[in-house]
Amino acid sequence: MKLEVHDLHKSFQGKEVLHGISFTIESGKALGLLGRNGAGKSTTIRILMDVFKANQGTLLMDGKPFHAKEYNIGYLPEERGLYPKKKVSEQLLYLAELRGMKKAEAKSNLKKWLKRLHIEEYESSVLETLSKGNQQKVQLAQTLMNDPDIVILDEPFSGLDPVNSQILQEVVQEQIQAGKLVIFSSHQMNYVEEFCEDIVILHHGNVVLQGNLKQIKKAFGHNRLVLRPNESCAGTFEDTLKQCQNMINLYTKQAEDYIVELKEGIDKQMLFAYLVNHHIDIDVFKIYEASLTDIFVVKAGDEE
Ligand SMILES: Nc1ncnc2c1ncn2[C@@H]1O[C@H](COP(=O)(O)OP(=O)(O)OP(=O)(O)O)[C@@H](O)[C@H]1O
Repeated sequence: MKLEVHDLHKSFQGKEVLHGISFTIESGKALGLLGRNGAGKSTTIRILMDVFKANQGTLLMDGKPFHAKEYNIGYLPEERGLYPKKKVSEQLLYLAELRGMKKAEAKSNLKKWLKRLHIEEYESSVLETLSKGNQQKVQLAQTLMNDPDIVILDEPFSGLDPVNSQILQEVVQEQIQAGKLVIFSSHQMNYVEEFCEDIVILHHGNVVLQGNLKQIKKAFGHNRLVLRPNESCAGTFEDTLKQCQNMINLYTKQAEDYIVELKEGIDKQMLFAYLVNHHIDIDVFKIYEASLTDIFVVKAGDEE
């Protein structure tokens, strides 16, 4: 499946908050939808889910108009939407059947997911008596119980302790590997880096960066290199670097790695050849990859 979002515009009370959002997402991948508070992530997701109508723009699935109701979608909304006063099993079974699942299958899927998320002991508990993290896991069970083809997770890790985060990480990875189309919105960059092949960064309702995360990171660090000398050269390496200041602008040290920035017009092969000619044994010589946090701060960090 391939979902294409074209030129989405959305206004609330005459104020436009999405100014023409476009991106594409394919099944078997996770798309990280990123942006600061108020950037427009939830609004975009709600348009996908048909909670809001866009003022302009098109949604296409495999080239045909996309309507959420025609697909099996598991949506974990940012504002959690279960009934606090009802029993866990009661409401999960009700919602699964509402989404078209047969009672017997719903019952067995309920057991499977409660067990998978380590909350089977709360099957007959009233939701509001569970801790925040366990309520979050119940909501996740509800999201995945119907074996959706499209999984939309808005801040799924909020409120989870490290052990539960680990369980959820495994579950998200399984969903991606099972060929689901996964949209993942989060402020937690470590999780985005973990799961998402592609990212979209929204800023004030515009897409400011999108594409393959690995390529974006490479492009960000295109003139920066990570060098790690072999232990045998540790004593002479810094002096050798200082001698090639016609090739590099600066270097910083991170543990046993040196981050160097090549000067304009200098090819990395030239630096490599120089080091080899000066008998430096290099264990690591690679393009520096910026972290997603570095990239996010540059792209979405400015104030209005
Ligand atoms: N129902 C609404 N009525 C009016 N304005 C809204 C409504 N929903 C969202 N907005 C506005 O749209 C803009 C985008 O909000 P949105 O919730 O999509 O941002 P977000 O990126 O999901 O933020 P966060 O990370 O804080 O959840 C904000 O300025 C918000 O105030």
